[in-house]
Amino acid sequence: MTEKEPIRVVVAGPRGRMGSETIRMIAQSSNLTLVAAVDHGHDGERIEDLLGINGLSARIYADIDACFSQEQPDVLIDFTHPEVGKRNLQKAIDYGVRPVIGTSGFSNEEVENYRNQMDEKKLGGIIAPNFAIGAVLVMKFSQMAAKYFPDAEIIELHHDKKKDAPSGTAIKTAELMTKTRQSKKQGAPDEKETLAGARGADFDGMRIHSVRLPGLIAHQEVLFGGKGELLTLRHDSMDRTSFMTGVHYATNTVMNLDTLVYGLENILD
Ligand SMILES: NC(=O)C1=CN([C@@H]2O[C@H](COP(=O)(O)OP(=O)(O)OC[C@H]3O[C@@H](n4cnc5c(N)ncnc54)[C@H](O)[C@@H]3O)[C@@H](O)[C@H]2O)C=CC1
Ligand SMILES: O=C(O)C1=N[C@H](C(=O)O)C[C@H](O)C1
Repeated sequence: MTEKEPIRVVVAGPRGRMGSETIRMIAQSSNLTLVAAVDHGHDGERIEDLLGINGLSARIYADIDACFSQEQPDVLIDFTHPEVGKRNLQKAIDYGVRPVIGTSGFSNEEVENYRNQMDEKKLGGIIAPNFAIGAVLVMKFSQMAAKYFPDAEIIELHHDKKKDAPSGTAIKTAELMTKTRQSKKQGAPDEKETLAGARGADFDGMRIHSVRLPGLIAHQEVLFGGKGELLTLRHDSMDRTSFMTGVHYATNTVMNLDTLVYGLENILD
């Protein structure tokens, strides 16, 4: 029996909180091999020198075109910044590299555009607002609950280095809830904010609140209110290893896909 070749992976954003955790995960995996990383500096340096992880001789590229044409990876894993993630995803499509995108900030229209291009090439990939299994379950349970509890508010809580608000997870949760929730403007019809922003962001009449504090990692609560009852769904990522099972699973799964999937829930059994 022949051994399966390892999946050749490039990581974009290697110095970041998620990119460095992903590299540690790949270093411990038996079926993934890190062939390079893409950063906006440090061109030509070795990943082990940059991150202090022994045994990773793969190099860093500042130019993603050079990286893809020289290294010919199977998969790009991207944890960068919204605008960079979009550019990198487009490059991956152009070079036929399967994208695994964790970076937040993709609209439905953008996902559709990338999916059309990938369908033409029969290229598999995923954009997942959250790779933690528990967070995905909260999204699914919220979709179920919103049918019975149209009055809901989402509170997402993150570390104070996070650039975007609300989180990609909160937006995806709200999008899934609109599939079952009757559209409705919540709160008193004549409510007034005496301090701008007090009621949070408006998503189809439902409110999303973003908390940013040192000490937090990634957390979300979805509150559902009904007559005389309150349902609370909550997930806490206490550590960034919480995302790695999902990232590893997605990296394996995109090898057998021929389209772009939006959300980890769509590839879980
Ligand atoms: N889908 C998921 O499960 C998760 C998604 N995220 C998302 O991932 C993204 C990154 O999050 P963090 O790692 O916390 O951010 P971070 O700020 O720690 O890391 C981002 C990295 O991207 C690098 N970068 C910037 N421009 C670049 C370029 N042109 N090429 C390559 N690298 C570039 C930066 O130097 C930085 O090291 C965010 O959008 C965040 O919302 C974060 C956690 C989980
Ligand atoms: O920036 C983060 O940290 C996270 N970003 C993602 C998001 O915007 O939802 C996923 C997770 O919440 C952590």
